[in-house]
Amino acid sequence: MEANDRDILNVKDLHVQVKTDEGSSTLVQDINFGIKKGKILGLVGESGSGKTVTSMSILQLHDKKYMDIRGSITLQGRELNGLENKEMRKIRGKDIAFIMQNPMNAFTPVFTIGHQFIETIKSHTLLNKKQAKELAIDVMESVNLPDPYKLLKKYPFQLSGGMLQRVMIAMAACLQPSVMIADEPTTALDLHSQLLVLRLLDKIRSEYGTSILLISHDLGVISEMADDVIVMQHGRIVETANVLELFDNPQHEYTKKLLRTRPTLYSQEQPYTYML
Ligand SMILES: Nc1ncnc2c1ncn2[C@@H]1O[C@H](COP(=O)(O)OP(=O)(O)OP(=O)(O)O)[C@@H](O)[C@H]1O
Repeated sequence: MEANDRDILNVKDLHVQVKTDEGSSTLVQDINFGIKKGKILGLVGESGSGKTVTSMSILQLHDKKYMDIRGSITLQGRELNGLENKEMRKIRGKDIAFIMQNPMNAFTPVFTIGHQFIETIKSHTLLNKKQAKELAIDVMESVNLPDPYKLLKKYPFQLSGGMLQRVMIAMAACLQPSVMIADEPTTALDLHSQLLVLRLLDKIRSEYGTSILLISHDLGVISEMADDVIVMQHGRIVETANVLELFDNPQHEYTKKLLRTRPTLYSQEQPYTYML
């Protein structure tokens, strides 16, 4: 799964260093991958392996005073690395959506969901308030969110974490981003909400052709959702493979260890699979 021209998102020779008083320290290096239209690329690795540093580099969210990002990151052929903040702000949210672990952080507590939904759409499109509301309701209906009119009137604290995450994803989908980066989108949720969020991501990929970078430490999630997988350890990619190959025939010792130590079906109180 080498990066090539047909990829929507391409990362080539990414190398990120943090500058400290004692000198520079490398956080990730030799990162190469691509994601094709409508595909899900899983990114796995233990805590501290460099998953978030990689996704923050794609979004150009590192503080450049302290971080040095080298290499190329292209979205549909356009170089993002080094792009001015003003330009990057237009791309974030619109062309690349970011779904974070805790959806509460994405909403302002004092405004209704509807207000925030509509403002987000208006800030990235030429739609007026009425049109933005119609689009919000259309998308919420198309991704099977129950009772969109009621949902739009609620405040963030009135929704469960799972529902808030689904609203967040629907909000991102309104702008039809070409890429969605979902960083541990189900980690904070109960099993039922996890299932609904994963179904929703899958629907968005098939409905809108969105390419998804799915970051997770949960191999159950990755095996159900991803087409291809990259495995990171100590800031490097140690294995890249199609999801079936990776699970059937892992090559790297670290991948084998990850697979050996994952919770297996019925090994715990609760079954550990996701039926999508
Ligand atoms: N702003 C920063 N300054 C210095 N070091 C950092 C910074 N951000 C991350 N790191 C370091 O970079 C390494 C990779 O961190 P990163 O957050 O990407 O790991 P991760 O794989 O996302 O882990 P987790 O699954 O826990 O989120 C870690 O050693 C971390 O301490």
